[in-house]
Amino acid sequence: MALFTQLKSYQALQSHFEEVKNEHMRDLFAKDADRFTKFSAKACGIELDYSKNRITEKTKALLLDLAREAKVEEKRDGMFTGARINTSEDRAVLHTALRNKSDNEVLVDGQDVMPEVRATLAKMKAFVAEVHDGTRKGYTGKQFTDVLAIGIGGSFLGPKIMTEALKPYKVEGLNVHFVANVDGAHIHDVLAKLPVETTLVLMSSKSFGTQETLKNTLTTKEWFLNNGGTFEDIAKHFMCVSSNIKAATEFGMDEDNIFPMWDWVGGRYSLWSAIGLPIALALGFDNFEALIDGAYDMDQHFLSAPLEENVPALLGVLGVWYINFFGAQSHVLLPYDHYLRGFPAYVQQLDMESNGKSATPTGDYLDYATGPVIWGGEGTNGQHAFHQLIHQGQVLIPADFIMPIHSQHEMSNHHAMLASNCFGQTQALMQGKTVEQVKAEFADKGLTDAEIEKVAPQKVFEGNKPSNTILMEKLTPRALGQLIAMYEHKVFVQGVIWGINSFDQWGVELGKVLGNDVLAKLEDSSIELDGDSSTNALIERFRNRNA
Ligand SMILES: O=P(O)(O)OC[C@H]1O[C@H](O)[C@H](O)[C@@H](O)[C@@H]1O
Repeated sequence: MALFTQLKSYQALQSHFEEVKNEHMRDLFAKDADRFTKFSAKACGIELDYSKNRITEKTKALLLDLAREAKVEEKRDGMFTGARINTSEDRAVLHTALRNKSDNEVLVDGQDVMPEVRATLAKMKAFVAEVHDGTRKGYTGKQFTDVLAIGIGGSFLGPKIMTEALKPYKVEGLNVHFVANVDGAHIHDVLAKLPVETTLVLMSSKSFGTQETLKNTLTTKEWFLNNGGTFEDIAKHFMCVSSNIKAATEFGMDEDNIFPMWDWVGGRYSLWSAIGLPIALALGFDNFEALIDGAYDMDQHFLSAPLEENVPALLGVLGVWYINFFGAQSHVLLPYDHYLRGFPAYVQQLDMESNGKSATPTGDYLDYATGPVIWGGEGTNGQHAFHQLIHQGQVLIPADFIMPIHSQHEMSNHHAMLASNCFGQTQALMQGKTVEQVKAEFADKGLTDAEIEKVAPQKVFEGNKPSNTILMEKLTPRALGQLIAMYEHKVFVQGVIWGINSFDQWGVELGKVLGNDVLAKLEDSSIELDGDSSTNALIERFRNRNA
């Protein structure tokens, strides 16, 4: 497979870029009253306005040629049908099977995975009902009031952020708490407020080998045993989700209390599996199912919409346009919704762990950029902080504005004010403010020419800053499912274009190995410090912390 930069459509885009790179969106809008209609699309409940991008119709056509030449459609179909596209781990990539609502089978090595998926969902449903109605009780016979969900990375961010995003749908009487970091401060603070008798502990680890999760679970087990629980009671309080059943049972998990997952689900794509149990416990199984239904809606759109109207594909190629032609190194997510304030961190893992790669599966090093830095925060807060750099800084930062049309709580005109800020920001980024406009304003105020010359450049907004506006009717579980799957598929499209494997994460391994080596040295002063002088000195400093 040719590298992305060797594709014919890449060359065509490069010459086109030279032609259009200085076009200002202000002029593109002035020239074409239909620009919004031409550059907007709908995917199930999601509406995308991508007219405030530095593109013409020709740009769009060339970008989609690129997607076609990179075989986005064929590879998409391969992913949905169980092809082993995670080649470095020799695995299929089937998070889409977890939300398959059709009767179609999904085969991995000739075996239909759907019966297992459905059986696990049924087990989850029954479990959630038993916790909610009090059939399942703690060791003293009391109904559970709290769930402690322990996990990290993909076994944490999805459940935590989606539970937070759907707070208005929370069931009464059961509080779900999350702990990820191995920093004892977190587990300390959370355990301090939990009642032992009525706390259910749900440990989530696909590998059942993650240091932080194992340590936090062991600490919780000690807390349980030191505060009234006995070994016999553990089975009533400790559950886990893992694809490593052997390690889970060896650890002491009761086999009935293990919810399975599979090697064909990547951690950052796993919230649709039993990893999503904390969501189902917090919001009720129906709402968890609605989240899955939303993802299925987006899967169907991604599978069937022509690329010209295919929202994840459009978002994917637009990202490539800025990263590989304009040299953008980051992409900002700006949810204008308080409940979605954690969403940028979710997409951060999804995108950066998937596409932060520098070689192809066939062993070629890349000579072009891949995944950008994903960051962001809730609007309007960011407007009073980091938006300054997006408006007037020296780097190009494409933005996604995400905005539900209806609020969860209609309170006077709060929502109109929120929306006005969201739409106003996209407008300001696009049109900017010219030096002539600035000078005219100052002249009206009676400033001298010399004063104006000095101040004007500081007040100029170059504009021409790209943004997508992503709307939904309301932030329901179903709409959230659509939104998440939209980003999953965007990341997929980009990974295919760049010719990388978006489904492994070897880049996290080296730090883990060295971290274990350092831990041994921190805990045993007799081990010789054989590393670099900086790491040796840091270890020495820690070893002597009580001296
Ligand atoms: O679910 P686990 O096996 O405990 O893994 C938790 C996380 O840790 C790893 O280091 C990966 O970077 C993540 O992709 C993964 O989700």
